[in-house]
Amino acid sequence: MTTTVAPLVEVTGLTKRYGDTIAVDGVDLTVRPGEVYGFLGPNGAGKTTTLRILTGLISPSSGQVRVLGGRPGQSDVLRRIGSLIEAPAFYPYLSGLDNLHLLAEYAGVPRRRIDEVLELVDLTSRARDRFSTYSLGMKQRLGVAAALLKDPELVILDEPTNGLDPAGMRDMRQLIRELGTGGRTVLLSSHLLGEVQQICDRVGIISHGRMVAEHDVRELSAQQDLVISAKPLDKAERIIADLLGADAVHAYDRTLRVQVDPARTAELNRHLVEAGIAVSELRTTERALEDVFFQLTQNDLIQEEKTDVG
Ligand SMILES: Nc1ncnc2c1ncn2[C@@H]1O[C@H](COP(=O)(O)OP(=O)(O)OP(=O)(O)O)[C@@H](O)[C@H]1O
Repeated sequence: MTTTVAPLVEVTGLTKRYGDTIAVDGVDLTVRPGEVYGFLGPNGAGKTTTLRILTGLISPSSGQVRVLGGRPGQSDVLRRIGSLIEAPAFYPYLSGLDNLHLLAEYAGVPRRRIDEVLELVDLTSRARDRFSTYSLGMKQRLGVAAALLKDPELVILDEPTNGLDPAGMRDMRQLIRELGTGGRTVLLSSHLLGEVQQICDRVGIISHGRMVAEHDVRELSAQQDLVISAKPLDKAERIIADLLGADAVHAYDRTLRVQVDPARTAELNRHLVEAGIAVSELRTTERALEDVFFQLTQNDLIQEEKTDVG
């Protein structure tokens, strides 16, 4: 059965300018119900700005934005969103529990929901301790608990693992995965490729304010690249580019990554050897998001430099 379900977030041509700085430059973004969507990009790429627009904290310079079928910042939309953008503000001398009580009262959320969210973020045993005694990971988890109080349909988390130690990161990732399994939709930003690959269903890659790719993470992992170590590498790259097209090959970490049907591996090898290239390694590898990311963002940089010169 095919059902068409309206996206929870629909962004088209979103642009945000700060004076001469273009923080977000024509971004298109679609988040579907029930998915964990990773908004991936290096620092300064425009992730926080986009998420702030989605939650109505700032307004866009131009573009169309629909969140949960309405405008960002609209009160009935806000009621259905839980977000953690920038460090959560809690009273340091109050316990985690009392901090949540205050927020719950303010939002008109029943008290029993507090126990549920504390359980969800695994803070029940420390709930009565002062917030100031919490580790960074616990503070961040309390932030997620606060975001979940209203039992939101859409959870928006800006760099939720930022600054956490490895154990804190692991706990947070597990928590996000759990959130994503219950039919809830999660939109998170991250600059960590592996993280997004581990916990997200789909990923949008942003660089210099522009969306450079959107991928289904599982499909991406199913693709394979051929990794070739050869000398001289630049000559090998030219030969492969002549054979398969320039887009099919790129140099990465002193190897060549080639997008080719694995059935053509032997043929490729023969071409290289006949051209006097010493091939020391030829293997297939899962096409890591990392390769795609670097390829795309590097191309983006190169294109920008060219534009600047022109
Ligand atoms: N209020 C502001 N005034 C001026 N420039 C801003 C403002 N907010 C963001 N910017 C600029 O917009 C660009 C994108 O910033 P943004 O914070 O959205 O990126 P990011 O991808 O979230 O990166 P980070 O993870 O480092 O926050 C940056 O060049 C930033 O300096």
